[in-house]
Amino acid sequence: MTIDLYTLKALPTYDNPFPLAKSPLIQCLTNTVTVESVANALLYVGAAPVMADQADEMEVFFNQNDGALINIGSLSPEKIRNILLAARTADETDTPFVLDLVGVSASPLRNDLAQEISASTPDVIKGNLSEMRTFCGLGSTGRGVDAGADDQSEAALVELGQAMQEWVSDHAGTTLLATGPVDVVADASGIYYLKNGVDNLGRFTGTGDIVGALTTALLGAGQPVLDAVILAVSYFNLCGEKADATTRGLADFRQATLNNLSLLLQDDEWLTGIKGGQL
Ligand SMILES: Nc1ncnc2c1ncn2[C@@H]1O[C@H](COP(=O)(O)OP(=O)(O)O)[C@@H](O)[C@H]1O
Ligand SMILES: Cc1ncsc1CCOP(=O)(O)O
Ligand SMILES: [Mg+2]
Repeated sequence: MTIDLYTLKALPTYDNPFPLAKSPLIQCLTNTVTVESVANALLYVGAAPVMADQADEMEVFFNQNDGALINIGSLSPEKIRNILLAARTADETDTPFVLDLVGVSASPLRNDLAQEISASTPDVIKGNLSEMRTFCGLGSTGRGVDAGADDQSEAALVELGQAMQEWVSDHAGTTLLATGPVDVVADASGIYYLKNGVDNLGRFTGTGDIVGALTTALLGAGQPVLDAVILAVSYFNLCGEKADATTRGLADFRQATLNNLSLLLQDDEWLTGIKGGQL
């Protein structure tokens, strides 16, 4: 089986989700490395971030938020307790929420935590290709928070798509997203491969975290889950494609990618650039 564009069924055509139907308030329990990038990315696309992870404030923020992002990139015993409380609160209050599996390939503690959070039925669980392999019980070559090269081969992508589909068939209510040179999405309707983006998006920190944040923003604005995932990944990757064409050097590339977050959405034209399809 190959997964080139010619063997994939076309994606539906989407309406521009921007400007967001409301300015969704996104509560983030996220890592200390990319917290500022995540907050600004949300602002650039018209959402409102609030970084709030205290147990004592959980109820008050869940009474206000439109969606929650749980990113396990930096942990402490207290943070773990608060993350589990947030996941349970999201489940009990029917709040859209996204789990980002940062580092699960490197640390069994993180993988155990992710499995426990998954019992609270996140709308979306996302990670890079290696993290998603670990989460689904496949071997992985991930190192630290990065994906391994072997996990990006065509055979590995096909294997991962099947494992993700099996996982979602046992876990109604959760859609899975694995990001990388090719992104893999699985929900009850099938397996999707997305093909936008450029290599440099794997070379600055926070790109995966931003995709998690954008997905939460689109969910918070009322997009159906599968559409939110496909639109968030494709939009971010198109911002990167445009940046790559005009910059040299990773700091400039990062700046231009983030800058495009507030620019590309102004014209419906960006939707015509989405590449990918359903298997
Ligand atoms: N080599 C690549 N080619 C195209 N897009 C990429 C590439 N590497 C990463 N991306 C894109 O960058 C974003 C972050 O993905 P990834 O680097 O896998 O996440 P993480 O930062 O969590 O490791 C995703 O939207 C993904 O599609
Ligand atoms: C480097 C690092 N270490 C712990 S969290 C983090 C950021 C990970 O960001 P991303 O998953 O978007 O690469
Ligand atoms: Mg990541």
